[in-house]
Amino acid sequence: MKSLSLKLQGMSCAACASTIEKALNQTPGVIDGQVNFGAEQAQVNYDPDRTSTDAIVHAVEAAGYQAFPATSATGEDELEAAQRQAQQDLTWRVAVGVVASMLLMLGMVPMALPWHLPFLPPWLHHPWTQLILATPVLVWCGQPFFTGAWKALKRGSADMNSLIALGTGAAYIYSLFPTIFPNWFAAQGRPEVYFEVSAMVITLVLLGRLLEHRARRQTSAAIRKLMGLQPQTARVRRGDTLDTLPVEQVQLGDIVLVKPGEQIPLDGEVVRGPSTVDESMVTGESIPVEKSVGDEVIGATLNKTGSLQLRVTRVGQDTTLAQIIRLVQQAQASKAPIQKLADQVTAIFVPVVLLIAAATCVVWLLATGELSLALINTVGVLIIACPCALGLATPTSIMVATGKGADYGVLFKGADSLELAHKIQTVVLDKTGTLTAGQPTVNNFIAVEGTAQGNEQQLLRLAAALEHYSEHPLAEAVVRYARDQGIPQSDINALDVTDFAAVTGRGVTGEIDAHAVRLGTRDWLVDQGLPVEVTTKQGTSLSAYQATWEQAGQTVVWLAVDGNVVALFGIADTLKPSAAEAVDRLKRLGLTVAMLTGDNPQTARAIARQAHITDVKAQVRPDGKADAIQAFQAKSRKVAMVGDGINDAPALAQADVGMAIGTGTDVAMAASDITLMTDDLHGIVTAIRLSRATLGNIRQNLFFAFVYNSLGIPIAAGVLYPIWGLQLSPVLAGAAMALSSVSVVTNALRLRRFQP
Ligand SMILES: Nc1ncnc2c1ncn2[C@@H]1O[C@H](COP(=O)(O)OP(=O)(O)OP(=O)(O)O)[C@@H](O)[C@H]1O
Ligand SMILES: [Cu+]
Ligand SMILES: [Mg+2]
Repeated sequence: MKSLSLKLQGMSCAACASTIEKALNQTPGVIDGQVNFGAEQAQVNYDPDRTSTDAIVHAVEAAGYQAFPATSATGEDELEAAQRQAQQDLTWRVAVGVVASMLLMLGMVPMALPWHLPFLPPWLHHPWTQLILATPVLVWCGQPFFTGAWKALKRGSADMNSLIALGTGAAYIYSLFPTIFPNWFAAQGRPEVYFEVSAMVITLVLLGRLLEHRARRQTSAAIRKLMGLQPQTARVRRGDTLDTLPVEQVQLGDIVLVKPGEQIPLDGEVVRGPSTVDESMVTGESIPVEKSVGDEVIGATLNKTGSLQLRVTRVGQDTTLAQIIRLVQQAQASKAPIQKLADQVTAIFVPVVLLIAAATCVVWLLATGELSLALINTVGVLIIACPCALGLATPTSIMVATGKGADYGVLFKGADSLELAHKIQTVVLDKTGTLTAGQPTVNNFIAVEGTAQGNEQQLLRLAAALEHYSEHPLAEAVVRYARDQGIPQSDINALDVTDFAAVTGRGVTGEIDAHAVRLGTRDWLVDQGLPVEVTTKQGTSLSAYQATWEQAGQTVVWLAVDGNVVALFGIADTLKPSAAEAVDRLKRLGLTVAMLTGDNPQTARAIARQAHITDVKAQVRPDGKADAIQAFQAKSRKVAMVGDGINDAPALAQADVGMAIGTGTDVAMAASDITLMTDDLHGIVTAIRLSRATLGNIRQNLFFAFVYNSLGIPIAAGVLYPIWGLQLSPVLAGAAMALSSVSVVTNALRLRRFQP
């Protein structure tokens, strides 16, 4: 199965979205297709053996819309061109509409005003002049509405095009009669024509669409910015030659040179450095990062001070930037749960409005006996009823917010996680790698037998040889310590380890030179029946060492050889500089903060104290972390889990919102709902605050849209007429509807001012 994102062009309302959805799902080979009206995107899963991108694009075109593959650069260009063209076309229609409508209005002025205006020729008011002015507006400017309505009718449905076509068409056709048979209508006492109504409504609605179009293009500015970050060329060294190649031709393992001030073309590992790199465009972190040999660098970031050589580790669709773009696009195209309500309302809206319109017509006709009055109110209802603002309310805010998140290095996987994050009450943080830097170092080492006869060296050699096989951060610390104590790496490698076993959350064992070596927690050794009440040659018990070190926030690892405890390691990991401040900020947002760790309670509490956390769950096995999250949820709290992504995966999945912190690796992105691109814990605060701001924004939008429709329809239907004689002219209805969409989009764009 492959998935495909399509950019769509030509949709005018939510009904168009369902038409495209249907067309996609009827295409052979398409497994499922989802269309998001607000984001103007489709997300398609398909079987590459049975269909192709071309065939899918074709299916959308056959349904009467345009589609462009979202990830390809050419697709982006074509989309740009199509959007520009659509906008130009719209501008022309609006221009013609405005001129004609102005003239029509001028013709109406003498009717509305009591005095005589000599500069207005009386023929401007003549029905035939009005007919001649209104016809091009209706036929040409209004053509998109009429074709749209016709398409809907052929499907046996109705959409906002139908409402506008019906409204303006009815006013126009009705007006034809007094124009052609003036005498008969004059005898009835109502010779008025309403050509200006249909022309102005069409012009206003088109104007609204034009403004909305322009505003909506700004909502995808973030994606365009990300795409623009992609460097075009790379300086590649192959053999002795140095070539400047387009990035598409660079292969995995190529050596790339980057001069100071240049953009790093692709993800890679530094093979010659050092330098500092500005990663703010990807991580949102503005302080440049030191990079030396062995460090990973991200494509599209900026090399600052030194010359770098790197070995390319990811190309094409696998690069961090490509993944970010894909993630943001998918998030923008996904539907937020809150949108379902709006969708449901929109779905039943048009039929309901048609019924209300019919009722309005009948009631007015019966009550007043005047066809023209009944007609004008009905037209008003049809025009004001358009639910287009409702359809835009949620997706535009989501678009802007996900883009904004990417700006600050916070990647939301979907609109649902963006929505959920505002409900979070408890934030659970993993210790190692999340609160701490994840680079533990051995601060203390004590051997029971002391340093006699190189005993210490021998023990370190055994410990390092065993830990060499473990990928645990503590293991790396032990190996590094042994090397720092003068044990060459070759010595460590030379030792043969058999029967190696790593027990998660406890430690490691193995056979070295016929010695059974074991490294891990005290409890584990106790469980294995090893005596742990051991005293050093100086006469201090190991337990005393353990207690002191743990008080200082160190993790104590016990070393046993052939069933005897022989040494202790005290391993410290430093708290991230941002930890305590970020925790304080979370608390100020009204959240409770807890820590979850596999480490022992004393060490955990010492670290937690530094980070201003009081709620600590320690000695939790990796498989128990998900249960711990469930325990929080059982207290009916919405829980966010923040972890470094790989061993915390079950807990991240169990939490209502899982946040992976640190790098943008595939695994981390897959397991979490939100990926924080920096190590910095402030990203958690940004994510939650952005979610709250977005939800607030969506609620405002929905309120605008609902209020506008639910107040507008009864007023247009004339319920206020018997009371205050108040009536909503269809022209005002058209203006109001244009304004409502524009105000919703403008309000959504306010989110661009969000600051973390
Ligand atoms: N390879 C190892 N070498 C030595 N000790 C180990 C090893 N693996 C696990 N341990 C012991 O088991 C304990 C729990 O390990 P675990 O990986 O579950 O949590 P952690 O990394 O300490 O903390 P966190 O849960 O915050 O990431 C460690 O604190 C350590 O004492
Ligand atoms: Cu509308
Ligand atoms: Mg861990």
